[in-house]
Amino acid sequence: MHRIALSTARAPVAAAAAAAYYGSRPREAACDPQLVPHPERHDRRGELLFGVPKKGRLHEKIVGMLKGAGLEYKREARLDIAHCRDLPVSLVFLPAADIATYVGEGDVDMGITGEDIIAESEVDVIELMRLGMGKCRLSVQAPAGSTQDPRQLAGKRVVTSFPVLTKKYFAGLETGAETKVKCISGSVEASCGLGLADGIVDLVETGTTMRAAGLEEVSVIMHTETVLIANPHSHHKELIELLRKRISGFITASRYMMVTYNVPRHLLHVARQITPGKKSPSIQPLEDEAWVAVSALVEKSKAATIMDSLEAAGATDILLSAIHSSRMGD
Ligand SMILES: Nc1ncnc2c1ncn2[C@@H]1O[C@H](COP(=O)(O)OP(=O)(O)OP(=O)(O)O)[C@@H](O)[C@H]1O
Ligand SMILES: O=P(O)(O)OC[C@H]1O[C@H](OP(=O)(O)OP(=O)(O)O)[C@H](O)[C@@H]1O
Repeated sequence: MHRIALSTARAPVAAAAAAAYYGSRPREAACDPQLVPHPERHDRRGELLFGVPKKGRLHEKIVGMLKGAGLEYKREARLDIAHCRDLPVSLVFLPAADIATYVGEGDVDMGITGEDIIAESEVDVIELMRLGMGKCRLSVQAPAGSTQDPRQLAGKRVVTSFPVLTKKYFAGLETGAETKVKCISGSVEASCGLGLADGIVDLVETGTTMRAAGLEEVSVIMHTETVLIANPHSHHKELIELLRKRISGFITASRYMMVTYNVPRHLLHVARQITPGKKSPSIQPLEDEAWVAVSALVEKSKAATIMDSLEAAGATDILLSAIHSSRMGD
């Protein structure tokens, strides 16, 4: 567990949650002064609020992951909140860039977002787990051939969607004038070509966007990945831990597959070396005493090679199956 920066108050996400809640009730109920949404409403219902990116590159993967972790919910069209069926959890669909702020300073108990956004938002959240997706880096970029030294951009015009991190980075390089950092919301890579910037700070994964815009990487500010975060002031510590374990179980399961095969007993020592399993393989005797059945976890990325090796070692009836979830420990 890793703690990031500092925090304070609670913000009214619960109002949105409550609005959605009353939206599904008769109109009179929504107008009843006794039932006017207020920040405590959600606490009273006792539900954990879980912030999920509402669109963009992280959305589909995260929704798939939450379903794989057993969070069953139905999201009504146009509603940004969905109540889970079997757990006192509501998913709140928010812009990825705002989730860290809601978790650090609002009523949202947990969330999923990038480490870049957490750093930019300067909030106090608990990083529970890396999710192995959204891996990229935040880099200083400049028109190809113009400079290889970020100090040459200090004091000049730099455009970005990460003004806090950009200002901090260039503040450490400035010897004279302050860098003129301008914030725009997207397509930052266009800003040098359109005469707005001398350099930019933007995310790079494959480098395709950067190169297509005629830019090159000058320096890396930070590496980032998508993470599961929690509000340090949440009252739902046990539920947070339950969800963390479920998500961790799903992620581990998605990295492994189960291989089962039969092998002559006298060749078992060879097969065991090929499939040592996570702790050890499970071995069952067969009717024919000369044979045993083996099952073992294998990494998905190595499964095909392992099957080739097992066959070459004399194993037969080799089957590979997917694992949908797990509790294996971290
Ligand atoms: N090219 C990329 N490769 C990997 N991860 C990325 C990439 N671009 C962005 N991310 C991660 O996804 C997060 C959200 O990205 P971003 O704010 O660009 O949203 P988006 O998915 O493009 O949707 P939107 O349409 O709202 O801009 C980033 O903060 C970063 O952590
Ligand atoms: O190195 P690459 O693989 O090309 O990825 C990097 C691009 O991905 C992100 O943009 P996105 O596609 O989210 O669009 P945006 O510029 O509108 O945010 C990021 O802002 C870069 O522009």
